[in-house]
Order: sequence, then C-alpha cells, then structure tokens
Amino acid sequence: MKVAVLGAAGGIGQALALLLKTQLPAGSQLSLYDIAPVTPGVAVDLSHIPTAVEIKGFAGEDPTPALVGADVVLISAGVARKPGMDRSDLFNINAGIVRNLIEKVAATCPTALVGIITNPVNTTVAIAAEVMKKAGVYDKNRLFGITTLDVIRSETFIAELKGLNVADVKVNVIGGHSGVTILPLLSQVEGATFTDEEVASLTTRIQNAGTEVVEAKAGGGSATLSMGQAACRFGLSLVRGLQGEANIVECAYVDGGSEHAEFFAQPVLLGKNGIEKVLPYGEVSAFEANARDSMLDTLKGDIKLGVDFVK
Ligand SMILES: NC(=O)c1ccc[n+]([C@@H]2O[C@H](COP(=O)([O-])OP(=O)(O)OC[C@H]3O[C@@H](n4cnc5c(N)ncnc54)[C@H](O)[C@@H]3O)[C@@H](O)[C@H]2O)c1
Ligand SMILES: O=C(O)C[C@H](O)C(=O)O
Repeated sequence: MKVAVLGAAGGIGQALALLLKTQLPAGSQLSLYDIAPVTPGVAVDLSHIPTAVEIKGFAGEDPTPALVGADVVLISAGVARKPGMDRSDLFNINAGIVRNLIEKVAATCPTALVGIITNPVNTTVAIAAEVMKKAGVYDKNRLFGITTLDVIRSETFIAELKGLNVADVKVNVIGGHSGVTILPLLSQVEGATFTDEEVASLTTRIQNAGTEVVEAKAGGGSATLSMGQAACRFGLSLVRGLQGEANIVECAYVDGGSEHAEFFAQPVLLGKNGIEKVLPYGEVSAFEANARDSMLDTLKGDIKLGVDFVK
C-alpha cells in the first residue's frame, strides 16, 4: 500500500506524516511531497523511527515522482487562514494549487483514492472533480473532501459537555466544511440528550471550531495537529477499506448522489474501490432539518465557484 502526502512539509503534512509512519500497516510505503526544499529532510528524519513503513521525500515543482504507484493521495498543500479571514478567502491561492496537483494525480495515479484537506474544501473538491473529468479519469467513488476534523471535534466537545467517555461517542457530521455548512447531528448521539440551548450553542461551537484555533494561534496558522490526527484517521480508514476490511464507515464530503447538493458530507462505507456505498444519514430533528436546508444556497455557491474555475 502506498500513501502519498502532498503538502508534507507543512503544519498538517508533518503531523500527518509522523502519524502515518507510526500507524500504517507494516510493508506500506509513505511518499512525501512539498514544494519546500526541506521535504526530503522531513522524510530522512521520519525514516529513523523504527516501523516497517518505507518513507521517501520529494521537493521541487513536480509531484510526479512522489505519485508513481500511489494507492492513496492526501492533499494538504496550500495556504492557511489568519485571523479575520474566512476559508473562502483562501480560494485565490489554493484553487490553482489543487488544480495543478490534481492534474498530476490524474496523469500519474488516476485510480488512487484522493482525500482533499486544502481549504476551502467545499470548493477545492469540486475543482478536483472537474480536473479529473477533463482528464477523463473521474470516478466519484475515489474522491473525498476530508471532514473528519468536524467529526473528532464533535466527539470531543460532546464528551466534555456530557461527561462521557469520548471513545464511546459517535456522531455524523453532514453538509460541508465551513461555517453553517458544518452540521453535527446531535439528535442521533446515543447515550446523551441535549436541551435546545445546548443544541444551539454546541452546533455553533463545532461550526466555529476552526476559527477558535485560528484566533488562538493569533496569526500563526490554523489547526494542524488535530487535523493531522483527523487526516490520519481518515487515511487509515481508506487503507483498511482498500485492504478489504469490513464495516469501515466515515463521514466525508463526496459526490454521492445526494438530493441536497452535488457534493455533500455524509457517512460512506469504504472498500476496495473507495466508496462501496453511500449511507443514509438517518433521521434528523426539526432544528437539523432547518439548518440543513438553510445551508444549501451557501454550499451550492461554493461548489459552483469550483466548477466555474476549471470550466
Ligand atoms: N479540511 C480540514 O478540515 C482542514 C483543517 C485544517 C487546515 N486545512 C487546510 O489545509 C491547508 C494546509 O494547512 P497547513 O496548516 O498545513 O498549512 P502550512 O502553511 O503549514 O502548510 C502548507 C504546505 O503546503 C505547501 N505548498 C504550497 N503550495 C504547494 C504546492 N503547489 N505543491 C506542494 N506543496 C505546496 C507549503 O510549502 C507548505 O509546506 C490549508 O489550506 C488549510 O486551510 C483544512
Ligand atoms: O478553520 C480553518 O481555516 C482550518 C480548518 O478548516 C479547520 O476547520 O480548522
């Protein structure tokens, strides 16, 4: 199994690479790429950790050598927010970065499972899909916007609020990955009930959790370590699915035939071909139904921006 991380010298990339070096199955290969010249050094550094995961680092303008034979490609290349910015403010720089990288993925490892971390995810995933369509290699079951950070934040905050063991908390987060498009389905959490006030305040906290980190880092970037963990969880789930493990389910932002929008985050069953099945997200409360319906104009606008960028 070969996993490539693009943007591997960055805050997320280095944390993700460390976690993958220690957690990928024995015999895996880990391939790190970034435009930053330090990247081969990051790989040398990680190579001294005694695990049976072979690691190589590549720098420069062309990611191709890192992508040859990749089964999974995780992309965190691009710029991050500073206080006062929305994720959509990153579009001008990150749209072109994702387009160029996906062109190389399409040419080099067109059947790889691709997970996009680079913001604005609602838009960069649409860009990736359009680039792959142009190249004639688009498979909607192999492209994912990684929204796992919204899931692990929800698990953490729910456990804290309700005094639960966080390992027991499971929650679906649907929609997209920015502001009102992030919708945790708190009504479905087993073993916990919430007042209307708790639902409103917890939903807002989960939606604004990225900004919480951006403000706390005060100009030093956005979430990197928690995102490294989230991307590792999602990447390992992709690998487990590829290896034929059963019942691997994650929420992700996918082209899953949703009635709501062309791309929509919801639970998916992972397998040897990426998405084996798009799963229903279940019953929602009146609050959640209203929040879901109210987000759709924003989400569809974000998607259109990506489609128009490539067309
Ligand atoms: N999906 C999510 O939940 C989520 C969470 C946190 C951050 N993000 C996003 O992830 C992205 C990366 O965040 P970060 O904190 O790691 O940023 P960072 O600045 O620490 O790292 C970004 C890396 O990308 C590299 N890069 C830039 N252009 C490149 C290119 N063309 N090819 C290869 N590498 C390139 C940079 O050299 C840098 O090492 C941002 O867009 C951020 O908004 C997403
Ligand atoms: O908020 C950001 O800009 C980064 C990321 O999308 C997050 O949710 O932490």
